[in-house]
Amino acid sequence: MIRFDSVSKVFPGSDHPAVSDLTFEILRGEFVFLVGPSGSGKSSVLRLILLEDLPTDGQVHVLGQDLRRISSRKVPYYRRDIGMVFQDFRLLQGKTVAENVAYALQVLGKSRALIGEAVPDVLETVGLDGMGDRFPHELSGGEQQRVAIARAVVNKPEILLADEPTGNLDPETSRGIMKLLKRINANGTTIVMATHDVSIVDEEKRRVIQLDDGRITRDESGGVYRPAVLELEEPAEDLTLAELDEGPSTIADAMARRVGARDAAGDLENEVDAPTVEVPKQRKGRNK
Ligand SMILES: Nc1ncnc2c1ncn2[C@@H]1O[C@H](COP(=O)(O)OP(=O)(O)OP(=O)(O)O)[C@@H](O)[C@H]1O
Repeated sequence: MIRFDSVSKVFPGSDHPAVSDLTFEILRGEFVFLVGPSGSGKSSVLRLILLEDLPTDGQVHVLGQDLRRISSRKVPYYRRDIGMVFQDFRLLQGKTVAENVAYALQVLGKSRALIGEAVPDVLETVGLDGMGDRFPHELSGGEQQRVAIARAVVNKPEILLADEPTGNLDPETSRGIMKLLKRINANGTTIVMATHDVSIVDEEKRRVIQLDDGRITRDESGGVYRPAVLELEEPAEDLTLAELDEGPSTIADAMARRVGARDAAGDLENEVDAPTVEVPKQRKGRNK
């Protein structure tokens, strides 16, 4: 459904790639979290899928199409199958809830009759039944995000991309939005969600793709935001809190540094070959 083959993107005027050598595949119906520090490349991945940007190197295939081969005239048609929601909702402030959602269908040239049926249906789906005449400023953040989701899915897209959709919401409201996204996913829409929301990722235990400095450092099914170290040859107390607070690769590095340091001092010479730190397996070579 979505396939990246050795994809890199260097923005004009920058000497540092936003993403480097990304290879992964997302299958139809999956719900995938994209995690990683600010600037690690999550939004860039979503923009590449949405064909807002083209890669500098490598290939992106979405819905069976090589995105390099889609002419600019055909880009709007390609995007009909992809919904997008953002952290800041991006609603049209001068239009009502119903008009915001209807607008997404009007630009696609849908008939008045279809719009008249689809808009109340989707507002009911997102839990905004009877709120169609309100304006965005009369809604809470969670309600505004529901409108944005309604607008993104009213045309029943194959893929929904979400860029930190809970970033402006409190934990309880975020859970409600997550519940809605799960329902949309259960109805067959593939979802890719960039997020910093630790508790949501930890609660959901979905596939997690982690980016660090534009590279994939983890691709794990049933993952959490920051995976725990499952088994240490040395007791965990031996690591400082600062070390434990960092990710697993950093812990592995920290262990390696410590073992190396003690080897150098002669304390552990030949006793320890390598630190034994169990980290979740990366998903490689996924089949369609
Ligand atoms: N249009 C652009 N022009 C130049 N550099 C860009 C552009 N868009 C993104 N970048 C750079 O690419 C890198 C990745 O940015 P990106 O927005 O994809 O990260 P992110 O993981 O989504 O961050 P955040 O969590 O803060 O949204 C950053 O170094 C950023 O400065």
